[in-house]
Amino acid sequence: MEEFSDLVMKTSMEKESSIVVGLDPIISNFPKNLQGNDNICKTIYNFNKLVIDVIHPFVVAIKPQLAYYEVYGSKGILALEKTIKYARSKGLIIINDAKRGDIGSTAEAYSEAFLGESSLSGHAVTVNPFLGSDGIVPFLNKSIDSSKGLFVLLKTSNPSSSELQDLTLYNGNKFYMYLASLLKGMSTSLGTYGFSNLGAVVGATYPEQSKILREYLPNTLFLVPGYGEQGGKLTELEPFFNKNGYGSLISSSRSILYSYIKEEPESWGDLKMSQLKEIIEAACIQFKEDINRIR
Ligand SMILES: O=C(O)c1cc(=O)[nH]c(=O)n1[C@@H]1O[C@H](COP(=O)(O)O)[C@@H](O)[C@H]1O
Repeated sequence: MEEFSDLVMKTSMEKESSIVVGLDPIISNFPKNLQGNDNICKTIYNFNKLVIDVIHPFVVAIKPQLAYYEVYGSKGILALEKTIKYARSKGLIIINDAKRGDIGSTAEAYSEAFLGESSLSGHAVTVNPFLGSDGIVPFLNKSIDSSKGLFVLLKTSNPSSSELQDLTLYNGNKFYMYLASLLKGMSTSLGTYGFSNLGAVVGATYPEQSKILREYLPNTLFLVPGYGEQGGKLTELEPFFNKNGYGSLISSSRSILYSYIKEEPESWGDLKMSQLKEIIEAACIQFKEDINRIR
């Protein structure tokens, strides 16, 4: 089986793209005719399917955030399973944004769920490193067995990420740099394109830190959320990429999914499917082209 990092690189080169669209379904943001009735699973799946149909030629991967599905219990999970299956049929890479992390044995179960053969499993998963290597190594081992990937939260995009991640240690280093050194030590063998299957999450809202981290972790793929709605700016994304223009996947969710709300502020609730598709497609193409201009 092809290594995750190679799959990302090959897809990125073939599609001339470094973007990911997050599938974060917020039903109150759907136009009226897509809000459906009581069938939550169908409502979410139909919206995701519409989005996948228009974005799949332009994106490297989709990134469903689990909370938006878990909030509806089993119906939401079913919608996610169906979405994953459909995305696979379109040849898309799936990064499950699950942000899991627990003691070793539980982390093993999580890694099985997201990197194994389960119906929720995609090509990669996001991992919360708060429990230390006990919470990361099981994912790493599973990624070695399955050739799949993981993205460990390193410097997250949210404003309060500095509370813990920027703490200054006894030697003057920031905590996120210490975590970066742990990840560097864990990094597995590299794929054909020089990247490891062990990636990291670095927020688009922290370009200065990204510059340091990009230099320190040249073989680590960065998943970069926080562009658009959270304030990450296009002009500040250059340091996330290496000199060849690779190494980062810039991710955006709301700015693409709900682009029609900004585009048609008065009438978005009444838009037809065809209009919706046109607006989402245009937003996705613009996103891809913008990123290509700076990488
Ligand atoms: O792991 C993530 O994807 C993630 C990490 C991070 O540091 N910040 C962050 O916003 N995310 C996720 O990325 C998505 C951002 O959504 P938008 O702000 O709408 O683009 C959400 O699903 C977040 O949960």
